[in-house]
Amino acid sequence: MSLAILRPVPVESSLRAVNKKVLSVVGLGKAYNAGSRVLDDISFDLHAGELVAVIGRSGAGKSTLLHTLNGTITASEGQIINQRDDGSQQNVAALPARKMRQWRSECGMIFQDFCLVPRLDVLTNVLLGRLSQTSTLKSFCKIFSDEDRARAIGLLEWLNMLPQALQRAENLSGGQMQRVAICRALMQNPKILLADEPVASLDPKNTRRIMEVLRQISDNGISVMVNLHSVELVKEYCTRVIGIASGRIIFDGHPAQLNENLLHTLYGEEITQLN
Ligand SMILES: Nc1ncnc2c1ncn2[C@@H]1O[C@H](COP(=O)(O)OP(=O)(O)OP(=O)(O)O)[C@@H](O)[C@H]1O
Repeated sequence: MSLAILRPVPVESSLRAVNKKVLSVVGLGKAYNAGSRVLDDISFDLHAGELVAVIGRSGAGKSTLLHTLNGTITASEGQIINQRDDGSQQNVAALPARKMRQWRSECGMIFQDFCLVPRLDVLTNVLLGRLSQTSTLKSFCKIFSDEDRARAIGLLEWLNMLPQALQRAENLSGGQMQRVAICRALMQNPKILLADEPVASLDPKNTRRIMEVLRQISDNGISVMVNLHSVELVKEYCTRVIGIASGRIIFDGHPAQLNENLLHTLYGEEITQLN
């Protein structure tokens, strides 16, 4: 099946070969309270089509990192450089609130608790992904273009959710909600997709289904960053892994390079709880 629905202008897979940089994170830091640093001097580049796992023990700073990249949490220091298609650069860590909306459409996020509107139907929930590009009044009145509706239906069909299109979101299973959340994020035409523990509450079958979907999304040139707790999934699906301990990157490389020593440094005694 053609996945051109993921981005109206599909990114050629050759982009992967040229390793096109889409984001540069430089010296990123976050302190919620004075004196306690949750992120400390985080620097890395993100490239088109990568599927990057972020791993580390509970409280390491993984969610804070993704939320800071997306702008839902404000960075305390450092830069998040958006490498735009026209060659220009933009530091999204210093964007005024009114411009943040545009960035969030380029950098979609799937939240741990899905963040669907329970009483709205599935199709409308997906269409709400267009919020950043549609006037507030139009989206409030649920006025979306035929093109948007066709795209939302295409995405739901791709994720086998079309039969539930008119059901209320509150009546879906966890795996179904996650697929709707993915469709909604893709409605924004993001070039980056951030997923905060997208498989945390799913059974093994749905876990694999979601990981396959994330792989297909990255295969289409969208950069995916995903917080995961399963090293097994990281090794099976991801092209790169960033390991965080106490808010600092202590590993950035290929999943095959994850060895016992590294995992012990990352997880300490929690290592026994990994699968
Ligand atoms: N809003 C907040 N105010 C103050 N401290 C916070 C806030 N959010 C997170 N923290 C703290 O920041 C640290 C990192 O939290 P974060 O949620 O980013 O970790 P995580 O690696 O995603 O953990 P988990 O795997 O358990 O989700 C933790 O010590 C947490 O208590």
